[in-house]
Amino acid sequence: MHPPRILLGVNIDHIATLRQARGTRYPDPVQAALLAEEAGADGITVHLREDRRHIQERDVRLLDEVLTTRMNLEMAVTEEMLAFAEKIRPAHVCLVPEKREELTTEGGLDVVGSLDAVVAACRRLAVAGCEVSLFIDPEPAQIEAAVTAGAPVIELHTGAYAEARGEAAALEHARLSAAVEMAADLGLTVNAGHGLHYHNVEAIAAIPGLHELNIGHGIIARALFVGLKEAVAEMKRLAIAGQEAGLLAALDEHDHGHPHAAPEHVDR
Ligand SMILES: CC(=O)[C@@H](O)[C@H](O)COP(=O)(O)O
Ligand SMILES: NCC(=O)COP(=O)(O)O
Repeated sequence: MHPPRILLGVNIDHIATLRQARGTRYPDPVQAALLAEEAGADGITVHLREDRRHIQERDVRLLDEVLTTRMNLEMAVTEEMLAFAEKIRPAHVCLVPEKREELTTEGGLDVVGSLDAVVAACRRLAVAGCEVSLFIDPEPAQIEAAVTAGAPVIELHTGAYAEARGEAAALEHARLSAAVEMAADLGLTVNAGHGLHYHNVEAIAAIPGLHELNIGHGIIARALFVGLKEAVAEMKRLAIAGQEAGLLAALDEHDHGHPHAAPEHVDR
């Protein structure tokens, strides 16, 4: 049986980064979200950071009114953010770690080390009707803790894979594949994202069992040259092609005991 087609969530944070750089009204992340939806995005992801460096609360409120797909609100596990999410009640909330001074999200949420706070957050968000996802590193202990916390979904942080080269990239890919398999066996829905772009996405999409990829920086960067709709459509084509190639590889391995070549990481 063919598994469901892999989904693409488009992260529009960096449209807002450009706006905030000058304090203008443009470019508008809401306009970007609507274009991304027209181009085939299956959902829109925004990260409301505590320092508000890109997405603002107003953006989240407007998106909540206009999206025809669904919003995935990324946020830290803080009282301020939980209270905000309870008001907006987005379809999905992804709990992420945050450091004020970081350039970008450096690692996954330490669910093991902050279990009580994560359990409480998952409960509050579930009562508000949000499907909760935990943004974690591909580590067995964190996956088990996500199950204990009662989160139905995890998003595996692909940043270490995206930054690795050569043998190290192959090791990170293997770590991600094992994590997807383990999490899916435990009944979790498994998403992945961070640092994915046009040259590494196929190898990740080829991992059997992935539900959705969340991609932002790479798409917005490409959009500068080809336009947002083309950038989203191209990423979606690559994700689906990667998934198809992964399925072929798995079938070959099942039928002949050796895998058909799955898409490989390309160093860039
Ligand atoms: C959690 C995550 O991976 C994304 O939301 C990412 O953090 C967005 O970009 P910035 O890290 O630049 O805010
Ligand atoms: N959760 C990952 C995400 O939303 C997008 O991350 P990136 O593609 O901007 O690195």
